[in-house]
Amino acid sequence: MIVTQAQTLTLLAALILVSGAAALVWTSLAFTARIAPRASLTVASANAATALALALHALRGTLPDALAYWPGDVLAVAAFALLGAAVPAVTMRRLIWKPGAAVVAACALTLAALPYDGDLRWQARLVNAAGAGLALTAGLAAWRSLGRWASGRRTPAPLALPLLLIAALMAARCAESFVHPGAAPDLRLPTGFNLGFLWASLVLVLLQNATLAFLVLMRLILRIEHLLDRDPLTDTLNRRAFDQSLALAHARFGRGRGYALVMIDMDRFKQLNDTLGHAAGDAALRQMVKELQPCLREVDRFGRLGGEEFCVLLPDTGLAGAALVAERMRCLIDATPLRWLEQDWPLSASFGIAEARPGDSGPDAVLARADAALYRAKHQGRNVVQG
Ligand SMILES: Nc1nc2c(ncn2[C@@H]2O[C@H](COP(=O)(O)OP(=O)(O)OP(=O)(O)O)[C@@H](O)[C@H]2O)c(=O)[nH]1
Repeated sequence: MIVTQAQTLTLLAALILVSGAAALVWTSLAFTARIAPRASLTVASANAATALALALHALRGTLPDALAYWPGDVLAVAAFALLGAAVPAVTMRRLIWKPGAAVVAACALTLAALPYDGDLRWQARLVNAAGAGLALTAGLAAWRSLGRWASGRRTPAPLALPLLLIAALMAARCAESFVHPGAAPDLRLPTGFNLGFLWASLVLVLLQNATLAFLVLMRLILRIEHLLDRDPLTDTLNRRAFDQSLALAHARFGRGRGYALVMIDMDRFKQLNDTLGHAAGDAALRQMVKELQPCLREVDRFGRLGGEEFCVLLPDTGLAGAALVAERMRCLIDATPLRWLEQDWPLSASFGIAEARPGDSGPDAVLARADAALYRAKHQGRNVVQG
C-alpha cells in the first residue's frame, strides 16, 4: 500500500483537532457545568498538552527550532503524566501528580542535555518510553482502583484498557525506532508505521476520552445514589434505604440466614436540646454515630429511623451477638461526654435488641419487638440494653 504525506498530515491534523476539542469540552465541564471540576480540568490539560505537542511536532521546520523541538517533547511527556493523573482524580478525587511531575522533570532535563540537531532518535525514544511507562503505570493503577471503586456492581476494571493500549502503542513506537534505526522520528513522513500509529492514536484518544466521560458519569450516579440513601446530618442510611436493607435481610431469613436488630435511642435528648441548643443536639448525634461506626462490620447496616432513634441491622447474628454489640455501643456512648462550649454534657443511650424468628410475618414484627425492648430499657431507667 502506498502511503502519501497527505494521509499522515490529515490524520495528524485530525488528532490535533480531536484533542483540542476534547480539551475545550472538559474545560467547559469544569468551569461552566462545574462537574468534577478538578478532575475535568486534569483531563482538559492532558488533551490540551497532547494537542499542543502534536501541533509543535507538525510545525517542525516552520516554527523556530527552540519552540518546536524541546518544548514539544516535554509537552508530550506531560500529556501522558496528566492522563495518568486523570483517572484517580475522577474516581478517588485524589490528584496524584508528584510521580508524573518527577518523570516530566527528569525527561525535560535529559532532553535539554541532548543536542537537537540532525539525529533526533534518542529524543524520540526517551519521549516514547516515558509515555509508555507513564501510561502503563496509570493503566495498572486504574485497573486496581476501578475494581475496588464500584464494588458490588459489575467491575469496570476493563475501563483501564485504553490506558494499557496507549502504553502498548507508545512501546511499539519506541521499539520500532530500534528495529528500523534509519527511519527519522517524524510523524509526518508517509510510512506504513506512521499511518498505523496515527490511526491507532486517533481511536485511542477518542476511546480514552469516552472512558473518562463514562467514569465522571458513574461518579455522579454514585453521588446521587449516596444522597438518596443517606441521612444528611449523620450520613447513616435514611429510613427508606434502611427499610430496603431490612426487607432484603428478611427475605434471606426465609432462606435460613438469621439477623438481629439493635435499636438505639439517645437518653434525655430533649433536655440536651433545650439546654445547649439544637446545634449541640446535632453534634451529639454526629458524635454518637462516629463513635459507633468502629463497632460495626462491613455487612452491618446503620440507619436513622427518625429523630434521635437509630437502628443497626446485624446479618447472620443472633440475640446473644446483638447483646454483645449493643453493650459495647452503650459503654462507648456512656464513656464519652459531648464537649460543647468548654463544658462536658454526659451522653447515654438505651438499647432494644431483637432477632428474627420463624413465626415473624415480616421485618416489621422484628422491628416492633426491638422497639418494645427499647421501651422496656427506657422504663428501666435508661442507659441499658434490653432484649
Ligand atoms: N438536635 C436535634 N434534635 C432532634 C433531631 N431530631 C429530633 N430531635 C429532638 O429529639 C428530642 C426527642 O425527645 P423525646 O422524644 O422526648 O426523647 P428524650 O428527651 O430523649 O427522652 P427519652 O428518650 O425518654 O430519654 C426532641 O426534642 C426533638 O426535637 C435532630 O435531628 N437534631
